[in-house]
Amino acid sequence: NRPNHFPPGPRALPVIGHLHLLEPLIHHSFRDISSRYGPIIFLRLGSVPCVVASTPELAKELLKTNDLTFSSRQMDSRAITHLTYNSSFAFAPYGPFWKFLKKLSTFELLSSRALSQFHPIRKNELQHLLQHLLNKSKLGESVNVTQELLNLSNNIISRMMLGIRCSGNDSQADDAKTLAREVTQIFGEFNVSDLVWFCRNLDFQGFRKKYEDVHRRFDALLENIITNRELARKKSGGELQAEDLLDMMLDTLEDQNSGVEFTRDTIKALVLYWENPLEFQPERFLKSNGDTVNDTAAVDIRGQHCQLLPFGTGRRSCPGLALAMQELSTTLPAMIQCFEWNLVGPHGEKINGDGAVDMTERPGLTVPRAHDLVCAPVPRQLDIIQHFLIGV
Ligand code: HEM
Repeated sequence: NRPNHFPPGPRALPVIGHLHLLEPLIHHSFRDISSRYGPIIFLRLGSVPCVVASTPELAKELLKTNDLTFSSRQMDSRAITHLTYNSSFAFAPYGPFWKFLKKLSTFELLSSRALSQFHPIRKNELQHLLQHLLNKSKLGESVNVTQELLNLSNNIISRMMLGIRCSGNDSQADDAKTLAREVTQIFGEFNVSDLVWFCRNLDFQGFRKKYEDVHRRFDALLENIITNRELARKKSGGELQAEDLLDMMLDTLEDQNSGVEFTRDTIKALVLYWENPLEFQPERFLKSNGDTVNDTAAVDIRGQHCQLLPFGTGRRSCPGLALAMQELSTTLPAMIQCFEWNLVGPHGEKINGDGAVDMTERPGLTVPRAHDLVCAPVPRQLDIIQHFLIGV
């Protein structure tokens, strides 16, 4: 059932193809199949053909040398289309609409100018987090670090985008937080109807009902935020300076010379092949010149050498890299400089010793950890914390 020039792979079953070989942790299944059939394999996910490449050389071949050929995401998910107003940046096919959004995000929304403009928001949210950790430590309470970091990034992104916080005391913050979690969960879920053609109109997992409900609530929240902002802009008689990304996008909506269809829905939508891969060997990520590791080089997170690809590489690589790295390089050092972190077990008990952090994964778009990281923070030196709280 495979033309001769296709890469090797296991025998496919009629209709479902190789779906029966895939476990919920899909990257583990790809690794296991690749270890039997080689670094490039061909699979059929229901009726969707799929090639899995697992060496830096092959990744380079596909994502750099031939990146134009592979620059569209072959995703045909009804949930994603519905939830993203069929105008998603991340899932858009390569073409004029994607190019327009790429330009807008690179030169406007996530440009270095925009990132400096939003520096006060990031500083304020970090101070908020440190103050919260200090309060918890004074009470001798533990902190769900996974949840706190999620709140931090959700707050920063929603303040940059829409001028609202995702965690706080008002109901809008609550709605936004719940919806953000539900939307990303649906993105990571596996819908049989998308992959098996004769199930296309069936909804035996209740999936369609779920994503339509999430979409309805998401739309109502966004409509409310956009309408309020439009009213505020009207009231100010054009005096309101662009303060967040929503203002920038409303400016784009008003200026219809962009050459692509930019609608209200577009605004809403914007809202390795390693040896022993399971061993912790950070040196494998050192930037290399050809095959030789350069001692002074930093870890290559931009994926130039296709060895470590946290942000992808090529045309479709992540436009949020600069923002993510700015956040990471301030938040992590601040948390480590200000506090010692004692691991807390599932029953609230303090855990001593090394290597006790549970790194088990659960399925999801971002390879999330199965169990949240819970720790008890202990302040190192109060004057260091005060320094951060006053002037990060
Ligand atoms: C540590 C944080 C982050 C990681 C690890 C990450 C990772 C990724 C990865 C792996 C991709 C797919 C790349 C590919 O297909 O080659 C991606 C795409 C994308 N990311 Fe990120 N990302 C992060 C933060 C962000 C942030 C902060 C934003 C925006 C505020 C963002 C916006 C996007 C968008 C819009 C795409 C789709 C780009 C396209 O399809 O052309 N990401 N990201």
